[in-house]
Amino acid sequence: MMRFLPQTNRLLLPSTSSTACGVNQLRMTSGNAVTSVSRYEEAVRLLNSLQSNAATIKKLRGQRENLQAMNLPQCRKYLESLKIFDNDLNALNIIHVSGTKGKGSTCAYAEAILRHQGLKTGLYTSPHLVHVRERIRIDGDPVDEKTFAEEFFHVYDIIKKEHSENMPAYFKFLTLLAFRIFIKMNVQVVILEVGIGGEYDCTNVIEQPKVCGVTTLDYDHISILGSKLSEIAWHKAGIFKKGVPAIYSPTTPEAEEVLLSRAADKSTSIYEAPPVSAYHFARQISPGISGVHQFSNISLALQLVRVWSQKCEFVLPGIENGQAGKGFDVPLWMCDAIESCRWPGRSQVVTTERNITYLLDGAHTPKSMEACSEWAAEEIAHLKKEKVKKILLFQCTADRCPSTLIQYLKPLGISQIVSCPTQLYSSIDKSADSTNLNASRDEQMDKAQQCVTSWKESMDHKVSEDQMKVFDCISTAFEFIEEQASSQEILVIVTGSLHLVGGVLNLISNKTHKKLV
Ligand SMILES: Nc1ncnc2c1ncn2[C@@H]1O[C@H](COP(=O)(O)OP(=O)(O)OP(=O)(O)O)[C@@H](O)[C@H]1O
Ligand SMILES: [Mg+2]
Ligand SMILES: [Mg+2]
Repeated sequence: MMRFLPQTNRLLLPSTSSTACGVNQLRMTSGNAVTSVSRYEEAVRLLNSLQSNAATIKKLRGQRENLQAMNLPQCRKYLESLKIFDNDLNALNIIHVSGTKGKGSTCAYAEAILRHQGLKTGLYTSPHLVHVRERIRIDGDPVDEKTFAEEFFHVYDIIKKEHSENMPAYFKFLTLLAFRIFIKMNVQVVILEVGIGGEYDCTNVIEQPKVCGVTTLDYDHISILGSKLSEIAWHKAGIFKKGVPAIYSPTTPEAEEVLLSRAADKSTSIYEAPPVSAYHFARQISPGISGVHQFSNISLALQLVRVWSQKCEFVLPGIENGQAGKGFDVPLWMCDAIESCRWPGRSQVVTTERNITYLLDGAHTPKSMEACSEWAAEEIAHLKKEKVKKILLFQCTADRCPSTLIQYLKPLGISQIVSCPTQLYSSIDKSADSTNLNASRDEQMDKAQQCVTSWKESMDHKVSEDQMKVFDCISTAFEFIEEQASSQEILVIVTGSLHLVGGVLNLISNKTHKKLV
């Protein structure tokens, strides 16, 4: 059968040469030698300077609605300055994914499947675990430092020149940078994860994606999106576009009603993703991201790639055209792709030495914490670690409530809880990829204290002080935990925050020299 590649478009703008703004001078070292590494570090430092710190976030809280509504008009202005036009974005053949839980996993599955067919893919996700470059992937790999730095300065210099009084914040900047890199790299498909919500999210600046997906809905970012699932659904459905099909993972009747009515308002045809049992897999598979909850992400990803292939007239071998929302035969190559998918920090098991096993999962909402607990229980049984000492390294950030989340972990037989701010080291390095200025240290120390207290309160038996430990950063907590393995075998469950999981993966990688992310 004939195969058409989706149009791969566009006039590419050459990278601008350095402009006269001060930033470039900073980058010069003596003798004009500018190494790509130092440029990269400088890029990350400047990028971090766009983060709002805790105090600013507090100050702006009252104006949140105004600011939200300004997001997209601002993005359009920046894109104009960058000479990125609607046509350029439309030609990226975008799969746009919103939802509360499973966005990243769903995107990772869709990307793995399409890459398996030789397509050049772009993947934009958030947050990152160790390196900010993880958020912008080309053919499944984080964009390299050299390209990141080059394109960063292209975007930064133009925006600084034209909008110095009104610089985009961190996520907005990264979204612009991702578009620039995807266009420059001539990718054939982009899988685009929404940051927060959908309606006002900067990724929603795109006008014509090929297909939209909404993953599992749950309670998160409630101070921004609302505290009812129907309100949350309203924001998520904000990515629907006229004439662009949308698929959603099963949800509650109230939330579904909102999704359907917003779809009708926008003339979007909408379908519910079927249960995974509706598909016929060519062989038994062991999906690349474990946990039963991943099946709904797999089903959504399968639906998204099929609709995408039909809209782009790109033939996926062995896949019959058919109605969206229905199961289908999944050929061998697609089973391979689902198995090959890697998405670190989600249901990940790492053994650093004989005596230590880490179970890491970035759950941070009620539903995902429940899913994490089920997965961890299964894994403990599978690894025969029921009798091993279990330590929980836990922190929850922003407006999330420790006592709501921690109760799901009760069945795991944890005998010690450790908490800390999600900062890697106690001193802040502003050029580090892991720097997060959004929450103040004091707030995070308070949260850590709340976490251990909530755990104590959730226990039916007495808990002693040495079973509850708070440290000032991830590395000291990590050292404390690892030391215990000198006298006994331990199993460490790390969850509550992807930043925490990322920090621990970073430390384990340094210790073992293994590439984990
Ligand atoms: N369908 C699902 N149902 C419940 N929990 C899920 C589901 N998919 C993923 N999770 C949980 O959510 C966590 C984050 O997964 P993933 O990165 O895929 O989601 P996300 O929507 O991108 O999250 P984030 O809000 O961090 O961007 C995982 O560690 C896992 O615990
Ligand atoms: Mg989220
Ligand atoms: Mg994500």
